[in-house]
Amino acid sequence: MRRPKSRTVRKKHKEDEFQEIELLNGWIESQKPESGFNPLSLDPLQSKSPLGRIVDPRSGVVSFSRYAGARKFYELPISKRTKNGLEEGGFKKMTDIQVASLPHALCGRDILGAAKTGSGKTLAFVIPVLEKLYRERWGPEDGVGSIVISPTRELAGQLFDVLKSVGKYHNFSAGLLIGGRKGVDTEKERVNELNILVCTPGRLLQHMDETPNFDCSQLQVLVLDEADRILDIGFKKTLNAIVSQLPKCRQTMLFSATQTKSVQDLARLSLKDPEYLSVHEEAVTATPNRLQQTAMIVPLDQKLDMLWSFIKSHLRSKILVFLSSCKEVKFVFEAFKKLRPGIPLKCLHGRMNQEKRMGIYSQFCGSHSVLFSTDVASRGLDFNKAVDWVVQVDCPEDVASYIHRVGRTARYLSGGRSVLFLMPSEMKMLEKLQAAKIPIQFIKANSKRLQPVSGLLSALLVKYPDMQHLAQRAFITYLRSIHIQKDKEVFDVMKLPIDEYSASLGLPMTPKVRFLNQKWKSKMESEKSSFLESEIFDRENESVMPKEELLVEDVKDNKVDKDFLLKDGTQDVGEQNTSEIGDTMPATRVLKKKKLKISVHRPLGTRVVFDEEGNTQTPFAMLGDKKSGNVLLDQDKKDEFYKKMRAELKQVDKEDKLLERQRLREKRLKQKMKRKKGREEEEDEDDLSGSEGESDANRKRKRSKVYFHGDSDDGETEENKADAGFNADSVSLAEQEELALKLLNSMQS
Ligand SMILES: Nc1ncnc2c1ncn2[C@@H]1O[C@H](COP(=O)(O)OP(=O)(O)OP(=O)(O)O)[C@@H](O)[C@H]1O
Repeated sequence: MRRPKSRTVRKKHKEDEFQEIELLNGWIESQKPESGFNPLSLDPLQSKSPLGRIVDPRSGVVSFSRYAGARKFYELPISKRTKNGLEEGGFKKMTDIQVASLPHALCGRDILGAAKTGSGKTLAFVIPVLEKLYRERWGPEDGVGSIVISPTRELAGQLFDVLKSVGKYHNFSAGLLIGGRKGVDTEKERVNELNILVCTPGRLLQHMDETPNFDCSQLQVLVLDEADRILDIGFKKTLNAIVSQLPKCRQTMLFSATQTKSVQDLARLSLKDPEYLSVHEEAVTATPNRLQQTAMIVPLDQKLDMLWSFIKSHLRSKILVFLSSCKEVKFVFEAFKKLRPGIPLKCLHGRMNQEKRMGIYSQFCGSHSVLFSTDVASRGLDFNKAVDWVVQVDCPEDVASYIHRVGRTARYLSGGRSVLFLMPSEMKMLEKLQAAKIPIQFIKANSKRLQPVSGLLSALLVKYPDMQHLAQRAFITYLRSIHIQKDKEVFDVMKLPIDEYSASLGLPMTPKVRFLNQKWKSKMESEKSSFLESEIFDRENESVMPKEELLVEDVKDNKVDKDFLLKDGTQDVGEQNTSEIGDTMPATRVLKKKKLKISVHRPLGTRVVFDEEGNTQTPFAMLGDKKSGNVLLDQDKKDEFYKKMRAELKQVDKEDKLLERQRLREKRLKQKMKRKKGREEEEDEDDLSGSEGESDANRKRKRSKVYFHGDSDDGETEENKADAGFNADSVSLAEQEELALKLLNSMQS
């Protein structure tokens, strides 16, 4: 047991601390680098030159050593405590971003730091955070002095570990505030005593809103790691609310491998003349030099075959696989696990509970295995033992996202490899990556080594009915993820061979995709609107375009895609794919009958009759004796006429009622679907974002119902039943009339 320090020892420590702080302040102030200057351009210090405070023995003049341009941590004006923490962590030489940014950050300037992935940005802000509070003699009674915000919980956890390790000789209290953990009430009790908060935006705002007396008014330093992500639209409201509660007078540091320069973003954070330090801006490549990057064409329906083959041939590697949605991750993980590839499999996505997420993250840090993940693992994570391969099965949404994903390998001094699967319709992405200084090599997939897995998946889906549901959800969320992508040059859901894709997941039937249906319909309508409007809605006119012709027309439209693909130089795989596109007119898109619209303003119960000269006559005039000019009516004819009219009126009346019922039902259904669509979109958006915060709230929300047409009972929901009703109701008018007539006849007989 350590003996309590005596009062004198404590006093001595305090005095030493005070002197050190004085020295550090003097050193920092006197040797401040000029604003706008990049310390990397300075020569390193001579190894034997004196450091810190230098007193000229003859004149007694006090000066300080230069710290801008320092290449080693001990040459910096930082406390002994931090130096000890760094040394124990094995950190001696600084990386480029640390050399460039630390001198500016230590003198309290706002920083915009950009450097390649894995280049050591974390220490570039952790050190100034510790040093600022140390020099301010921050204590427990001073409350929150620094806040570090990260977009994901895993990254926040990792930053917290670095802070704990480098700051282990300091006396600050630090807390990790991330969503999804049960202990929010315990956090609330302690959060006011913490000096440094490492948090995700959602949880920080939760404390700002809910924790009594939570006070950040004394905040000294705010850090946004992966700043561009935190500043983007997904976190906009949360971040604005957080910043509105922080004092304006503070130091703010933003770091990312893909930094924002948007004046608007910077204004939102009230940065004061920030130092923009982009150490790799002049570099030939935007990604780490030791990273070997490849891309290959893989048609959508062969992605799983390719992934399976890849895993089977890399059983001794550590592989990180990116897919676009939680549902896809779940399905591929569960399915491949059942097929036992011979390497441990793991999965990580935003809808898992927090303990499990953290557990998976640390397990993957340790061993060789395959981790299927959404973009929740794409930023910042530094898996201890190097990742050998990053496999992007689904195309990243943009260049920045690609850079962050591949950045999970080849970190610091280690090497790594990555492969990107691109569909023929996504080839534009390759151009974009190459234009952004990413040295990506285009290779041809070796189809001979492809091990098809779709057959095995079909068998799995039969054996495990739950899997069918997962496959259906994966199918729909993937299509939705493509549908909602902003970059329409790369992502076009209408070009996807959806039937083949569905079959490749082992599904016996293509699930019904409502949003695709609507998109397809609106495409058809816009292209043929004038024709359709005059023809298809004209009930009286029998020359309505037959459905088959519509189908042929649409297939012809897809021929445009085919030409486009061939022009793009993707002949070998493209050819195969174009035929797929042509053939893949999803049943759900075309076979749905076009409802016939009937003008409700059509005059009912009145009939205008024309004579041979084209003059109008009253209906009864027909019954008159035209030859004699006598308009007296024949009684039999009159009776016959009335009978006929009664029948006609009844029929029309019946028809009206049917139409009215149908209209009301459609109206109700539309409202219901609108509500459901809202709920499902929320769920799927969360599903795709994979970021923290939202997932927690979403778990509380009701799971939205599914809309599939599968032959499994599992997929059959209320909505399906409503759908079935809807389809039954949308029988053609001719059928309705027939029905009405039958009813009428039965009434009369
Ligand atoms: N000066 C250093 N000396 C030795 N290792 C370092 C140094 N700085 C950082 N590292 C190591 O380099 C790795 C990457 O660092 P870090 O996670 O900070 O990179 P990053 O630039 O933040 O990456 P990303 O952009 O992906 O978030 C870590 O394992 C870290 O321990």
